[in-house]
Amino acid sequence: KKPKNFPPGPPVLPILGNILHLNLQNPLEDFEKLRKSYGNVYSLFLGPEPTVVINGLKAMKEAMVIKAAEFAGRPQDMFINEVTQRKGMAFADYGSSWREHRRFSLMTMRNFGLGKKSMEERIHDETQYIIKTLDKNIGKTMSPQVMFHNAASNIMCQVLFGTRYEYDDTIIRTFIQSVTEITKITNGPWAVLYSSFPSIRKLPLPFSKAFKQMKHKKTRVPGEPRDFIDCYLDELGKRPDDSTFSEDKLIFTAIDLQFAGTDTTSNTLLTAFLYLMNYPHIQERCQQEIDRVLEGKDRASFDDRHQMPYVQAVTHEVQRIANTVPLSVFHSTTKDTELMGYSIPKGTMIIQNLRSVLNEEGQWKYPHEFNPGNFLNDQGEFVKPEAFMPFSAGPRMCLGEGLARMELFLIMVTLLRKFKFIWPEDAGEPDFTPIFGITLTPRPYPMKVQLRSSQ
Ligand code: HEM
Repeated sequence: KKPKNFPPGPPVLPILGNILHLNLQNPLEDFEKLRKSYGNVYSLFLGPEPTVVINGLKAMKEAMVIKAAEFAGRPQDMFINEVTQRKGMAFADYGSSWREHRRFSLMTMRNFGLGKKSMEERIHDETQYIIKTLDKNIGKTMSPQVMFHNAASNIMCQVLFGTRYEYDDTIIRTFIQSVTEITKITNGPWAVLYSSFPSIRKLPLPFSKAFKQMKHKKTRVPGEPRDFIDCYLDELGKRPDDSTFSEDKLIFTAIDLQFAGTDTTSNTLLTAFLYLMNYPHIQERCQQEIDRVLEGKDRASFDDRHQMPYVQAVTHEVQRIANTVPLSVFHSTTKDTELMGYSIPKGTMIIQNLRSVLNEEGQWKYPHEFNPGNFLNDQGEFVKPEAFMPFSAGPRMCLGEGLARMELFLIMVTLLRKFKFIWPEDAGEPDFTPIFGITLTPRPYPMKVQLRSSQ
């Protein structure tokens, strides 16, 4: 039954709710149609579960930023909660365990160089392996998918465990296959809840190896942490027995971070190169700016972005168009609340349609085309519109934003400086429509690599 003054929505069928209103393969177009019929805040029943879908900057801000805590819960009756035994962070409800783990993770990653030089070094080190792979493929056509997944995964492994894996390592290959599989079978909000996650159980995650190596943690020197795991173990030692910290929570928090940080970053990189190959004038303009700013320098630093308004505009435009986490991670209300005049009871599932903000008419100069002009003013300076929300907003906002932005900038700049990326003549028309899942994945595509003649 619809609660009183609940947001409007399509007629609800018994048991099925509104499932038939949504295309199981990809509900994003249906979400858009429903927005046109019912407005920026509408309701849906995913089976018996009352759900509110939030669209557009105004409603999104009211919920996530102004009401913040009231919309910062996570549904707790999903399959994922069983799988993570309610011990992780990303799916934990709004409360002390989530808050303390989030704060700790942010602080640790920052001290570890998230946003600082040492993190840059880790990204540069991993980029050298990408370069090695590309060097082997000069003049050839290759598929960049596994390479970018590996790189993103390794950067997270470095932060968490102080380890990386060779690109042909069987463990990392199986991990990447599983992540890709999950993205493929995670086809709709209900599948997010049920069908996809059993496969998580059988994942031979890099952690299984890393945790076996936790014996390597016997080599740790308390107070001299080498990575996230060491930091957590140090912290665990300091906290009282009844604290929210435990070894189990460490494992699930690490899994959350590894998952959240791999597919997101690699799919964004894949989107970047898909577009850069098909908009060669944009690629060239980036290269001109990079050559100019980095002249005489060995390599780029994250600070160089301030001298590269065009490249900044391109990296942001890539994120806008990639719309990598289109429905964010589902939220739930933590108390009875209101949004845009409607009443929403405590415990209602909330879906943020981030795409509706990232391509909202009235917020962007070119909402429906790939155009770095969306982030440039008349003087050619970089500007970031408020509707740039690929990381969501409010207390649950992506905690890897700093790391992700640094990765995208440094990897793109370093590769564009050295290589030219070409859409192969025999590749036909590019298909820009991504595969739907928790993250949007570009369809596999070929890439031709050349060394830049000017280098
Ligand atoms: C381009 C890359 C990325 C994008 C687009 C992205 C996007 C998002 C989005 C939309 C959310 C949901 C926020 C919400 O519920 O309101 C999220 C959550 C999260 N992200 Fe990211 N993310 C990226 C990279 C990363 C990286 C590199 C890490 C790891 C360091 C990470 C860690 C997390 C975590 C732990 C959460 C859950 C936060 C919480 O529940 O409090 N993400 N991300």
